[in-house]
Amino acid sequence: MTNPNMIQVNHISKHFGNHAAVQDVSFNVHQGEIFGLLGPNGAGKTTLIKMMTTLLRPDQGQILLNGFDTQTQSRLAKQQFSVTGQTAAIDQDLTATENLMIFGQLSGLTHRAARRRATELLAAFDLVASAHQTLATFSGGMRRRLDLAVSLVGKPKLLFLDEPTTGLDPRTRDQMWRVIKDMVASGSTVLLTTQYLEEAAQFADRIALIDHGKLQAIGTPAELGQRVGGKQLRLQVTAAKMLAEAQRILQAAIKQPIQVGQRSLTVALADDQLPVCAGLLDQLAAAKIGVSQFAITSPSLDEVFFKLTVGKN
Ligand SMILES: Nc1ncnc2c1ncn2[C@@H]1O[C@H](COP(=O)(O)OP(=O)(O)OP(=O)(O)O)[C@@H](O)[C@H]1O
Repeated sequence: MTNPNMIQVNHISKHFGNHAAVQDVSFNVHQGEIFGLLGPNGAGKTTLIKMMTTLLRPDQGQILLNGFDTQTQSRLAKQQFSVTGQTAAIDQDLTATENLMIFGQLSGLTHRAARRRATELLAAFDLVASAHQTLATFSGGMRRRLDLAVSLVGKPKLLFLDEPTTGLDPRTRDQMWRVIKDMVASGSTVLLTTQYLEEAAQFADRIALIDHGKLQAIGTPAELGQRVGGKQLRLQVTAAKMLAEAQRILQAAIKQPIQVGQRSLTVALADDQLPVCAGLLDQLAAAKIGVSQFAITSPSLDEVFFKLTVGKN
């Protein structure tokens, strides 16, 4: 059974004592998506993941994984996903290959298929040279790679990754992302949390911003960018005496309030005004106005994050 929504979170709430960790959160994750859950420390991301992966029971609401209810059909719901953070279940005295093979056989692969899968995963995570070392000799980054490799053994339809790249060096982060994107290309759905906003902006198809247990915003990185004001045009002239004429030309083309600096002009741009910008450069040149900067910028996800979340502290 497949479902266009791999995850359906409907009006979920969770309290710890009097503290509302998650409050009436609803969202869907579509099949084949990389979906990012973002929020400041203590926002409720881990609590949400724990409820989605059946480790915690919500006080209210319903979660469906590939159509199966995590509370009333928990056995079937559990069969739909894999989750990272199983390092505790990995045996320190066994080698990387042996660990992967055990998990492969536990997930129903034959001995031969488990060996083949272990070989594939060791190659994907650049662990071939360490394949026969015991885990006790592994560095933190190697462990994290093996942890993700273990969670991919059974080629899960749905993968939960709680901060998969935190603390990893840039090369290892790239490796992680390559494997995650390969998983998605072969049909898996990924929900992840990350502290790295630029990573979420680059890799996630959609992002949900959580703060104080509540869903603050949801959308593609570009849609979230629009929430804090959309694109801007910034124009800088080579000499301050040209500014007034440049302002007149800009104002005639774009009828929005202009922010005037010493040598710069900044104005908000609607998407349909982008073609106007090309003509503007010609008009400025015709008026012999020297331009030292002409840039169209989108708000970064950092700006979105700071604008839409207030954090705990
Ligand atoms: N078992 C628990 N008992 C009591 N309070 C808890 C428990 N687990 C989480 N909380 C509280 O619920 C809130 C949400 O915590 P959660 O771990 O889900 O946040 P998070 O967004 O994952 O944060 P971080 O980015 O720091 O990991 C926090 O205020 C936290 O202190």
